[in-house]
Amino acid sequence: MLQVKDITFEYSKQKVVLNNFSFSLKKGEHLCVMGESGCGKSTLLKAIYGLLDLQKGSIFWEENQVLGPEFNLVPGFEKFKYVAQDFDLMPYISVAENIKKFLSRFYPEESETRTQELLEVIDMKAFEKAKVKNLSGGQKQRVAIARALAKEPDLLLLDEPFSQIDNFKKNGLRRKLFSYLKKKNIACIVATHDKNDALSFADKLMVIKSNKILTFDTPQKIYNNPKQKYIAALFDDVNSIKINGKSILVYPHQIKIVDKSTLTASVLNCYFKGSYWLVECLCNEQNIFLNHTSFLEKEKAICLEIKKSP
Ligand SMILES: Nc1ncnc2c1ncn2[C@@H]1O[C@H](COP(=O)(O)OP(=O)(O)OP(=O)(O)O)[C@@H](O)[C@H]1O
Repeated sequence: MLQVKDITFEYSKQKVVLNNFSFSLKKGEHLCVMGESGCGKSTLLKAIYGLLDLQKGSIFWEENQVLGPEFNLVPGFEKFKYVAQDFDLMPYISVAENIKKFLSRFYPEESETRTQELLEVIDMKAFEKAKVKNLSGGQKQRVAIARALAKEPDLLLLDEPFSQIDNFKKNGLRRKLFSYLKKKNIACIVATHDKNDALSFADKLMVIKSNKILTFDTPQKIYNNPKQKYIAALFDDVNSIKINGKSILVYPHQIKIVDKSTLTASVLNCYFKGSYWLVECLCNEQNIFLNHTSFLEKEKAICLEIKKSP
């Protein structure tokens, strides 16, 4: 189990980046960390990996304490692997050799089998002999993940792991990677801006705001009962609608167009989203977003109904 106990970290005296963070994560559990740019996601990952000297608090994996560079010649906790945003690969050797670098030279057969298994997970078999310098950003990102997995860490820390990978590849890769981690019982912490990483694959979700943990729970609970617009906005174009003097948070799919209601609106814009249209309308002097099955002309008068159940 990972135990982060009351940690505080600041890069300089004026600026606390992590303010009293405490949480735990079980072996094999998958945590997503979300929050606005600059809120401290990467810093949290670096602190957990042991790349930073904390001002306060402690981090433990089982009974072993993770210590920062002040205490370690080679920073980085040995049972963890961290894939940073700049992959740190060796450009002049092949994809397979990059992965093998982290495996034992004394067991060439096992090393080859493991490399093939990991090439399969990241869907890069066809590029096994290609030099890393000739790969695209997204391909390098996948090799970096495979390399981090080579020695089966207890905890994998991924910083924006699919940021350079196209949507087509991303979904398949996510499914393969996260089911592989579950099968091997490898815990994982992913810093991400992508709601799909959190909603479909995480056991727990942490949202950071203003250098503090705003919420830590299952993605379902956080999505269904967002405490603040800041949280709901991580998932969708959320509306904060005033009804009877009270503001409620409503996702676009929770608003329906009906034949008659007391809530009337006028269409401002309609955006094609593939399987539905996102309609922006003006309702009681507020801009509201809702999902609809067909295109609506600008200025069309509509009646709305809010269905708050998820
Ligand atoms: N090496 C550093 N020295 C000083 N300040 C830093 C350093 N690295 C990050 N920061 C600052 O710490 C804060 C948190 O940065 P961090 O990279 O952890 O944010 P983030 O949530 O990962 O952002 P993003 O989503 O944009 O990647 C930011 O204000 C950033 O400017």
